[in-house]
Amino acid sequence: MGFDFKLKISNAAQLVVISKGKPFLIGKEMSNIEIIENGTMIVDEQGIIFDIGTYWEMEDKYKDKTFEKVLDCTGKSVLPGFVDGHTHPVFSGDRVHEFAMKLAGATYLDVHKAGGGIQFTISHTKSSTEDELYQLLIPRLNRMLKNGTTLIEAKSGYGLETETEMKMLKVLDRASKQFQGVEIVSTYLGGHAIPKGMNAAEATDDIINKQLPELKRLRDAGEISPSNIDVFLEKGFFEYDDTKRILQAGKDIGLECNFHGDELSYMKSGELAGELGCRAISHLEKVSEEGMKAMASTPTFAVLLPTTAYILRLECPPARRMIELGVPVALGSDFNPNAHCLSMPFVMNLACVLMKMNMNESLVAATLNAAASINKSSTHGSLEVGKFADLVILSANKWEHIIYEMVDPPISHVFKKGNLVFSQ
Ligand SMILES: N=CN[C@@H](CCC(=O)O)C(=O)O
Ligand SMILES: [Zn+2]
Repeated sequence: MGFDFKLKISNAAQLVVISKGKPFLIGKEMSNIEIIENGTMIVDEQGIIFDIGTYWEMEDKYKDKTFEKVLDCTGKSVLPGFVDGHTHPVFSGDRVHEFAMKLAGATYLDVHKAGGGIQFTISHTKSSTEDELYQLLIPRLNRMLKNGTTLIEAKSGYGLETETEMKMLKVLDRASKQFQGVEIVSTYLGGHAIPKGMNAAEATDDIINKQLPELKRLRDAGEISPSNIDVFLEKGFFEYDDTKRILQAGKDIGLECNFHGDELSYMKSGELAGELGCRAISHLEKVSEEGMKAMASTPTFAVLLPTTAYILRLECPPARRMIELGVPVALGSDFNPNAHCLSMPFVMNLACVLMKMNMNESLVAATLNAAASINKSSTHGSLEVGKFADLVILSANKWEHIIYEMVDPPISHVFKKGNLVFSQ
């Protein structure tokens, strides 16, 4: 027998809409999220939110309708699935030994100069097959899902040459097609570091003349589906002019610019983003006032990664000043072998405690704004009619418990496009 609707989420103590009709929020708007008390949501067969309102309104309006599944959410809170704006989830080999080195006082650059860090992960990732990398990726996605993440930005970047970079993008494409719970927007990061035996100019030429043409060929053949191009703009990695050339070449083939900048040194990232019209910059621990102003006017999203500052004991990016200036702020876990974090609730907690964001701002940054940072906020990031029913159900009558109970918040269910993908 057919049903009228796929799902009814019934009588949630708090149904956290975030905001209605806005692609992202800036400034004081980030502190004003919309919540429906005793809320009910109706989801259609395609997994799209069909209607949303108070329990009483919905009971009356849909009294004659049938639902494939009804979930009584009395005493619970319902939030949009979290969007992780920055991850490096495809790699093999861990770097737990480097964690010990860093605890003993080594900096990120010390480890990198000693041939560890990104180079260590590259050597392991190069020698793994596509299938091995896929088998490593799936449990990571499942761990993200248990923590409420339903959409991620995911980068290549542990190859630095055509074959391995494309292998990583193929792994992401396969996961996009075969793994149901976490949707993936992929990013090409051939400019993550300078490969051994090359200088920055040679590496830049290799990206522009070899890697990007192959990326385009595979994308046109439907074998990979990158949306963004990324570069690590940093001293000793790619500097301003090379970064600009790479980003421009990516833009020329239809990729959006979403890059790492101003992490360890001030590199004029915000200024570059303004010049090129970039969608997002991640990190920004060392951003300048001019850079932030340029980002506010483009606008360019600031994807802030509190796990990096925490793990490397860096100064945090100036989140408060960004919000004050109207820069759209998003959050990411930065999941990678340096910052091994798969939990957006923990990221939101760090954003509050270390970067002085309030809980509403952190939630907006981890949902609607993170979705907008990867051009997905017309379909993801808030609980609005017409968007996908990507939902986190929390066994608490106030949504803030997702941040307050940082390491193990009481997530009871996660839905992706109206399908139950996790429960406990
Ligand atoms: N900073 C550059 N890239 C990553 C770290 C990658 C790695 O250390 O493997 C980041 O975003 O933190
Ligand atoms: Zn990164």
